[in-house]
Order: sequence, then C-alpha cells, then structure tokens
Amino acid sequence: MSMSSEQAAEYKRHAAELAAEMVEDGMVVGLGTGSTAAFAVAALGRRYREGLRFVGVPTSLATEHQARELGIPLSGFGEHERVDLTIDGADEVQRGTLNLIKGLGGALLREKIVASASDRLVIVADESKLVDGLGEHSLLPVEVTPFGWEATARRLAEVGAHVSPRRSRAGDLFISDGGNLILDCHFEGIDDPAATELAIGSIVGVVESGLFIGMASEAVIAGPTGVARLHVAAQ
Ligand SMILES: O=C(CO)[C@H](O)[C@H](O)COP(=O)(O)O
Repeated sequence: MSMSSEQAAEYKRHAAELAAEMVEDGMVVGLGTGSTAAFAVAALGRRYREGLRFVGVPTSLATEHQARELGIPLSGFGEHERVDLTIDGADEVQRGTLNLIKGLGGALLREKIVASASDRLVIVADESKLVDGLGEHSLLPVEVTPFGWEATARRLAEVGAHVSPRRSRAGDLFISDGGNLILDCHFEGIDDPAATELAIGSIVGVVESGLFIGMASEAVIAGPTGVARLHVAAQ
C-alpha cells in the first residue's frame, strides 16, 4: 500500500527520534544526510540544548549547516579516529542482511567514510525503503571523477548498468560535495551485492558506489503498525 508524503514524513520522524535516543553522553556521533536523518539531527539538537554532551561528524555540507544552526559542536577525523554511533537514512534496506543502497541525496562518499569508521551504523527509514532484493526500486548512485566520466560510464555499462549522469534542476551535471559527478545506475536487480560492489569498485574513475554491504548494525523502520528495530539476521 502506498503512503502519502505526510505519512512518510511522520514515519521518518518516529524512526529518527527513536534512534536519537541511542546517543549517550560523551559520544562521537555521525550525522547522516537526507530528510530522515535531518529529523534525527533536529532531535539531537534538542537533546544537546537539554544538556546531553556529544560531538557530531556531519556527512554532508547540508547536514553541517543544519547542525551548526542547532548549536551542535562538530568535529572530524583529525580529532577522532572512530565514531561511536552514526544515524543515517537509506534509499533501500534489504530485509535480513541490512545491506543498503544510499546516495540518492548525493552524499554517498562522505556517508561511506563516516559509516566505515563507525562502531555502530543505525539506519532510520520509513517502511517503503525495505526491500527483498537491492535495486528493486532504487537506482544505484555511483560517484565518479569528472575527468573521463564518459569512459567510466561505458565500463559501468559493461557490468550490466543502464547509466544516466545525474543533473541539477538547471540541467547541468550534478556536482557532489566532494567535487565529483554521480552516475545513477539501473540494474535489473542486484543478485549479489558484494560481487557488484567489487566489480564497480574495480573500475578506474569510480570513487565509491552507493552499495553499503555489511555496514549497518541496526535499522529503525517506522510504518503504520509502529516502529521496529531490525538487526542482521543470522545466516
Ligand atoms: O543516502 C542518502 C543521501 O546521500 C540518504 O540517506 C538517502 O537518500 C535517504 O534519504 P531520505 O531520508 O530523504 O529518504
């Protein structure tokens, strides 16, 4: 059953607020990107004003801006080797594995750097993001260097992707926070996400793909029946 955008926003807020309760005093917290993560950042801003002390590591310029406006102190990898807990959204969450597609918001590179340095990555989403197989609904964003992107796009097509360069509203090539381009890749289902990630990652010119394999420790998913905390199922 499809949900209205107001309902989806309400579910995103429920999931995000529950995850924001997981932050404890003294933590280094990865601050995700997107509309769901923004609810978590807003809740963390409220908790900071109420006396909770933590530092945030933002995953995009947009999140950095939001966190600064809320008075959340920010830090980075010069000061901290590890992040205790990151709360971020996702475009697809695979049931059972919690493997993810991320990056429709264009922040996948910074999100992946922060996720890979995190002891816990908690994904927040409404239940429309839950899928049985990755690639069911979402394109797979791949961040590539601007130089030679057309050659990189051809190599991606060779591994089975239908490739479209992402464009801004004005029709220009979209530039990521890292100064790269995003190629949105459609696959006829991604049967083996780990193999697909390896194949894409081995193409010269690819900076990162939006496949997050084995990174999420938990997903907080909200829908009409309430909020569920999902963990990786035993194989
Ligand atoms: O990966 C992302 C940004 O690069 C977002 O987390 C993802 O696109 C989900 O966004 P939203 O919460 O707005 O649906």
